Amino acid sequence: MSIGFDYTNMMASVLGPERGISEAELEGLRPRAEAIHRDLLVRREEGFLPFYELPFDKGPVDAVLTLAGELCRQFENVVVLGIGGSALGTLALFRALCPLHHNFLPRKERGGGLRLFVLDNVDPVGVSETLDLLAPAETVFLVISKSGSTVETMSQFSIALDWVSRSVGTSFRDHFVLVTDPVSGALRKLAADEGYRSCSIPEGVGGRFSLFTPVGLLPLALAGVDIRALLAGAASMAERVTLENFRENPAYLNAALQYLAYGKGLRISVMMPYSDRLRDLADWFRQLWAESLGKKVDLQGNLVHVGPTPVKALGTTDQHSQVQLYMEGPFDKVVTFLSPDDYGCDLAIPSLAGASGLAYLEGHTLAELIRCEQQATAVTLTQNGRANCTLSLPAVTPESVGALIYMLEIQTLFAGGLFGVNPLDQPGVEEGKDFTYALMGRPGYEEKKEEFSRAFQRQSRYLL
Ligand SMILES: O=P(O)(O)OC[C@H]1O[C@](O)(CO)[C@@H](O)[C@@H]1O
Repeated sequence: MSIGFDYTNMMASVLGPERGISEAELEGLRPRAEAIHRDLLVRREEGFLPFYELPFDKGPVDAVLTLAGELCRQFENVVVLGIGGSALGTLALFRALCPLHHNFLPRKERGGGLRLFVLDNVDPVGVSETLDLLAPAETVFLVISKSGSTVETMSQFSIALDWVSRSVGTSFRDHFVLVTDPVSGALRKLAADEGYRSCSIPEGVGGRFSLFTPVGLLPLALAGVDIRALLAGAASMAERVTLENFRENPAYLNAALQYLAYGKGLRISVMMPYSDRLRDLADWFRQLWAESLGKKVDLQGNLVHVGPTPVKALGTTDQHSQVQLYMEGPFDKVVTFLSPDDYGCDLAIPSLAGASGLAYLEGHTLAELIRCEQQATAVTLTQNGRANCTLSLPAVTPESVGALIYMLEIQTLFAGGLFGVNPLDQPGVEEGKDFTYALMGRPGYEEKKEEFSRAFQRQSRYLL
């Protein structure tokens, strides 16, 4: 499944030397690129980067499909309880691969799949409104957490347990599947002690790299997505993204371009799908890029405060919102368009009787219009000296999005090497979590609570 990558409008020959990237700059990265490649190979062989192998691991897929078959026979609705990497991939692919009205279709027209809901926030309105839509007896919850302790997910789990138990009584456990670490964490212990059904997230696969594990595969299979095709798409990309020559490897090359652009002050990385179906992929990528590359210290422990800021935009919608800034504002962005060659359906634009000056639209289609708008935006950005590139998919299918996701994961890993940071941790997120635990009264966090009070007082001096 070939993903196209047009990076012409990133290059100095088009943009000029100040913000464009020259051949010499790219070639100058070659020794580092080769060293990073060799390091990745070694770590992969030693088993430290298991997500590389996920598209080829048939065992977990068979287990997921068996469990999905069982659950589909028992339930009508599936609710994912999870956040970050435990939710964003599912949301992105549900939007990409199921019709917008999936949850409103009769079961047969959903290919036998369940209605799918994802609760990734703890806003009481969102949680209660979702539960109000559902009948407990017909609903299964997937509690997805690699750590098994994320406060948002655990709170949702408690609420859902109570909600289901009050309705179905002692059989409440049948309504939950716990997706978590194979050995450690509170959820794994609960699965063992209380006999909940469970699935494992392979060791060494962090949340934001876990879409091809039961984290994404189980909910998507339950919704009726062809997960074998998704993995086949990822597998088809695997050879390209492991080529040592970084000029032939789209993942390495895009990481290199983004890295060099960052060095020229283009520190904001906009992902702009021209496709409603691909719109939430930019949310998934935002976490991947932000948590992996946004770091205070490099691998040697030097203070670096590095990382491109990922931004989401949608074509054509954001042409009438953010694009003014992209065209005329600071020179600090790279725009990556996601563009399907084939939208899978089209609508002809009929004549608008009585409207003057609109006759030119007649005989054209919406697919033509959205394609023209993407090209027009790319050309105008370039004329204004703004870096942009396009990742194109033949069509939005399980195979093509599987390939794209795998490419972006490897791109992120390689970019970690270029930025000199560990792309697999997220220490900055933990600091805020500690204050939340302290405020919610978790034992052992008493000192943190005092620290919070002092800081909060200092920070609340200007109150209107
Ligand atoms: O799967 P878990 O452990 O609940 O974590 C959820 C999310 O929280 C983080 O650990 C921090 O935000 C993410 O990296 C992760 O995807």
